[in-house]
Amino acid sequence: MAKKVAVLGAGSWGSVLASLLDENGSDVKLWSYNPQQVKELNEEHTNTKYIKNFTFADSLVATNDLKDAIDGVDYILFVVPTQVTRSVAKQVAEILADRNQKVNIIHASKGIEEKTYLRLSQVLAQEIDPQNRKSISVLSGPSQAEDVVTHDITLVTVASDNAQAAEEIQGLFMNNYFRVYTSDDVIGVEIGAALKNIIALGAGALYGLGYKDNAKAALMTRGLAEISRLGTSFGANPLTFIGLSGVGDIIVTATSTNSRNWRAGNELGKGHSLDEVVNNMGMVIEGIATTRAAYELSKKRGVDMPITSAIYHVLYDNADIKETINQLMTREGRSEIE
Ligand SMILES: NC(=O)C1=CN([C@@H]2O[C@H](COP(=O)(O)OP(=O)(O)OC[C@H]3O[C@@H](n4cnc5c(N)ncnc54)[C@H](OP(=O)(O)O)[C@@H]3O)[C@@H](O)[C@H]2O)C=CC1
Ligand SMILES: O=C(CO)COP(=O)(O)O
Repeated sequence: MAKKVAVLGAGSWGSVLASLLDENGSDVKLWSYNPQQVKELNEEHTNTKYIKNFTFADSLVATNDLKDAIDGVDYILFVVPTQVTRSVAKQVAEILADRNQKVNIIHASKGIEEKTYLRLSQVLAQEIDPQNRKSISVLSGPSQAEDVVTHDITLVTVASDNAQAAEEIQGLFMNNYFRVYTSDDVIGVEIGAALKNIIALGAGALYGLGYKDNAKAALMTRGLAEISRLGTSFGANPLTFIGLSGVGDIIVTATSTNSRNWRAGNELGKGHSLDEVVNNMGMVIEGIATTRAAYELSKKRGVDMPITSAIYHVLYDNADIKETINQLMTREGRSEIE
């Protein structure tokens, strides 16, 4: 029997994942808090603000009603921006508790919550009562929505606290263009996914400033080194960072001109202000909030993260980008592997 899935968040990624699940034969409801967007999805079968030049199948149903969206579902997939995940989870938790409903929770968002410094599986675990959830999993990897919707070959990972749930979710999403691996390293997958956006901002900025391929490779490699330093300090498996949600996602996000984070960095590199960049994007740029969360976290935990720190000062202290790059380049020499 078809599995029932609620996809919460009808932006670029939520609508494309809902479309993929619908295509795979699941019974999908796509929830958006925006009634206009629900109307467009149900009547025109488009989502023009987020996914250009694409018509969704008639079978994909959108709803504005969260109670309706999660009624009787096997899975709830959260794909709203990181910083609003807790508020959506609170609403979901209340409905599930009232109905005594128990579901599998998945999220596909990439970020660290500001102020609490929590990963999203931790946020979801705090908000949704264990009596109402069977498992919490994260789906992540190099997967630009714009490429998935055109069926580009895409490989991702599902990491879970529950091996059986991970395998079920793998089966739910897999098809001939979307291949899913399982993992038990929730910490590593979530940290890799969240922090690669910081490196994508930096890569965009370097490009905007006119730096070339050597600079990009340097940033991506040393960026990954500091991400894995922070991740392993929390107990992540170091091998996760050379996998899809580590190096894989850095490659796509720090090189794709579709990436919102790369594009934001590029605009900053060209001299636009952060306010201008955010206002013009109209979609979430996760790396901005996550840079602050990761910077503060690195200070708290005593983990050396020079690139994150440099990008933090550019974003939040108005530091000059060229001068910041100069400071990074003239740091005392050190051994590559420490
Ligand atoms: N886009 C991609 O290719 C990929 C994105 N991701 C991750 O998925 C997550 C979502 O990204 P993406 O889809 O790109 O983001 P978008 O900006 O495209 O969409 C976000 C959606 O969330 C909605 N939203 C905003 N605030 C709230 C709220 N308080 N309650 C409910 N809904 C809200 C937005 O509505 P509105 O705009 O109307 O306010 C919009 O529909 C991010 O964490 C991102 O890193 C992961 C892999 C690929
Ligand atoms: O995470 C992504 C691809 O894996 C999407 O990144 P952006 O949000 O920068 O577009």
